[in-house]
Amino acid sequence: MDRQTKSIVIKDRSTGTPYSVIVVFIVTAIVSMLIIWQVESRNQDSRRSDLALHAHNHASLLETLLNQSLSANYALASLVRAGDGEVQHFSAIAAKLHQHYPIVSHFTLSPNGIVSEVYPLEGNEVSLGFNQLEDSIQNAEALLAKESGLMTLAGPVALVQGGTGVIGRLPVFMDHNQEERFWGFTNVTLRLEELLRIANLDTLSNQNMAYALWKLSKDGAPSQLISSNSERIRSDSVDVIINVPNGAWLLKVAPIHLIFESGALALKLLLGLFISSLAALQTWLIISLRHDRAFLEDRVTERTNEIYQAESQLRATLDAIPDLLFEVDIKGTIHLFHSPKKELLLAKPEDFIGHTFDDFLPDEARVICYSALNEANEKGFSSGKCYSLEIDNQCHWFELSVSKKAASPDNLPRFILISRDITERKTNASSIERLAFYDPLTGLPNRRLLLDRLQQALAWNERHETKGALLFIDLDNFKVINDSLGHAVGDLLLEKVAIRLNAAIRKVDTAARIGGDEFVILLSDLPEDTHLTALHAERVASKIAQLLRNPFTLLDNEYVVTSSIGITLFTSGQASLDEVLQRADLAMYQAKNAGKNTICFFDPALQEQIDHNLELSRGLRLALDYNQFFLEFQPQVNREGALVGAEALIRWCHPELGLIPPNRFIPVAEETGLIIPIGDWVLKNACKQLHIWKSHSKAKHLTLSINVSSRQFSQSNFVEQIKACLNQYEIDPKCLELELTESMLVKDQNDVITKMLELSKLGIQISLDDFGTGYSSLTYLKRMPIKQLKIDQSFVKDINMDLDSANLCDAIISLGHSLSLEVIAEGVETLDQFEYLAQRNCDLFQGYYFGKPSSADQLLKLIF
Ligand SMILES: Nc1nc2c(ncn2[C@@H]2O[C@@H]3COP(=O)(O)O[C@H]4[C@@H](O)[C@H](n5cnc6c(=O)[nH]c(N)nc65)O[C@@H]4COP(=O)(O)O[C@H]3[C@H]2O)c(=O)[nH]1
Repeated sequence: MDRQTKSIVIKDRSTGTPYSVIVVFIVTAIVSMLIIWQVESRNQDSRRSDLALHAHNHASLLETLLNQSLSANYALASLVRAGDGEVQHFSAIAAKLHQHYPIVSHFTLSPNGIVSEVYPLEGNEVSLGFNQLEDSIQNAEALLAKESGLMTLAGPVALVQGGTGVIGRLPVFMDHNQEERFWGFTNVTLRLEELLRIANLDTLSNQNMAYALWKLSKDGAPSQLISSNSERIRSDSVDVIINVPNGAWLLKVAPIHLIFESGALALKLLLGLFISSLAALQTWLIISLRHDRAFLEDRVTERTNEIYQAESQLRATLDAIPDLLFEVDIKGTIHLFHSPKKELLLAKPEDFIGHTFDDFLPDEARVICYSALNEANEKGFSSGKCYSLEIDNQCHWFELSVSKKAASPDNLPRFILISRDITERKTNASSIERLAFYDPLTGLPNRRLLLDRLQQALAWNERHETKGALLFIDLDNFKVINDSLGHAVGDLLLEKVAIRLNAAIRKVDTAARIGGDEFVILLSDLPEDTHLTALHAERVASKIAQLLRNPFTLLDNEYVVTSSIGITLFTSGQASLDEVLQRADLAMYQAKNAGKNTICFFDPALQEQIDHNLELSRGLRLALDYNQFFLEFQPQVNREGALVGAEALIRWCHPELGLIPPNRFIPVAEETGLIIPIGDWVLKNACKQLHIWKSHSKAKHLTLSINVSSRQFSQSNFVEQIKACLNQYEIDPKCLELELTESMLVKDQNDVITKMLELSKLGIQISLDDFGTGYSSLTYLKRMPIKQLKIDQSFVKDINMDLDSANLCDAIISLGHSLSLEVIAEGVETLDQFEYLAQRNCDLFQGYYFGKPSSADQLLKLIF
């Protein structure tokens, strides 16, 4: 049958079994009964003929005994006739007769029916004179004999001399004048007991036979029971008529009804039933066995089919697996093999079986295969081990998966080894790796790989107590070349730079491109001595600078490229990866600041500042939560010296570092974004202060200006925040001034102007802080709703010494006034400065001359 189409037909053989068993039981029971019946019939017949034989034998014996014994009457009758009625010497003759008839009890002569002679006399004396014709018991049979003239058997009767006997009575007739005249009787008497004894009737009992000896009446009916060995004779008796003189006896012989006979029949019936049951059982067993056999056949078919299915499934699965599959033992001997890709084989498939890896694989691959086998032998499974093979001049990569097969303890362990061709994956992985870790333009490691190598270098330093150096290289005039000659040429230059960098370093070092024209060289495994390390790093940097200075030929022209190189040395545990990179970067900027084409080592002072900033940023995060900020207020006065307002200046009281000036922490807050919550805090506290002043009649006119950082101002909801604060503290918007710096106005002017217009609509005043230090432009001054210009204190400081500063202050005041803006000078420390500015019509003044930043209470003392 076809494997695919093979199906199982399992017949239902469960029905029919009980019927067959019942039929077999019934048929067997019937046959058994018939056999028993037949056997019983035969037994019956045989017993019956046996009975008949016994009955006839005993009847015949009785008849013979009687006839023979009673025939003695004829002898006696002859004697009577011969003696003409007289018998001489009767006793002697009778004695002689007795010898011939030993079973006769006694002989009697009864002339006219009266006993006159008896032999033997002894014991029978009493019978003498007994009249047979007149005895009421015997007279009927005596008369019968007389009248019939035939010998007649009388009895059994009770004899007068005692006991029971039968009497053969022969009537004797004498010729008298030619006339027959009755003389009397000759009698032969037999003791019944003796007769029966000799007739052996008792032996029937031994034959399990019952008998009954009856005397029959004239009409043939039993009239007197003579003898019997059983109370009841069965109706199926064998009856034999015994002809006795002038009468008949009947001998009935029947089997004695024995219990065991019916028991035997019942036993036979039971045996029949038992045999029937056995036959039925056998039938059931045969049917069951057949059924079981058929069931087993079905199961075998079913299992075979399943095995076929599983096998074809396995075969299809194996065919679908594009891998090489081997079954091998621990010695590498190949026992089974499967491969849909014949092109990946190092030998013909048939050559694999029975051979080991040693016969096909090169050393390296073989070692890996055995190591995978050993691993699988120990752990049950091995995966991920890879090896490569040269097939048709191409390098192919294979990955091994090995699993240990369950085996009996006597056998060597076997393994399923799958070898997967991962060449494509390897190629893809390496291109992905290239993309992920290498700069596509120059082929140099990118920033990620550099950091990885730096990490390894730090670890190496820690283990081997060595040092490393990082060189940050920036091409000084790359931008000019790129912009003037185009990006393609710029790219070409970068590629050539990369080649020269690689040429300048050892194999253990790394040259990376981390962006634009920025390259980094990682020098690892340098001596522990800092001086020597610095010397080596400086030498490499000089070599690189020199190599780069050699002209590059780009578009047939030669270009000289200079570079700024920053160097930092590192050991393990001192700094993080980013920090090391940052230090080299800083050093590079130092080199740039030093006039380019220079090599600079990282300045620890710079780093200290960075570290300090870092610490400040950590502290700033906690400062708000721990309420470490407070505001001071610096007075602002008019030309008359009257207090018109104040500038709110934030103060940070650090628990360990003490009072930290805003110039130190505000830039850090701006850089970290913390300026937003801090600015919010300042706004709220300034508004709170204005709210307090509102209740003082002499202070309610005071304005309060606050510094707003660029980041704070560029928040999309900045205006809403101001509005909410005004509402919350119910203050006059005119009293609140926002100080913005010039630099804030340059970026995203539309957004700045929109916000400024919204704020001025609210009534908020805007002041331009540090005016004169930035890119002041008349255009935006005109377009923006600014109320005030604040002259930067650096100009005020030198106003009396430096003409330029004085001129600048003059110009700012004139400009402000020409634009109808209020002008305020900050940093006024002396009377001369105040007078100069006042003469120039500066409107307001702020500076130590009028008061240093102080608490709100201190400030109000200036009024009261
Ligand atoms: N030598 C001298 N200095 C004078 C004189 N008069 C005023 N000053 C100082 O000049 C600075 C004026 O503030 P700024 O220009 O806005 O410059 C501020 C401002 O840019 C920033 N700042 C202060 N508070 C805040 C604030 O709440 N928010 C923001 N964003 N920045 C603030 O920190 C800067 C420095 O603030 P401060 O250290 O408080 O220094 C204040 C003030 O104490 C004087 O006669 N002589």
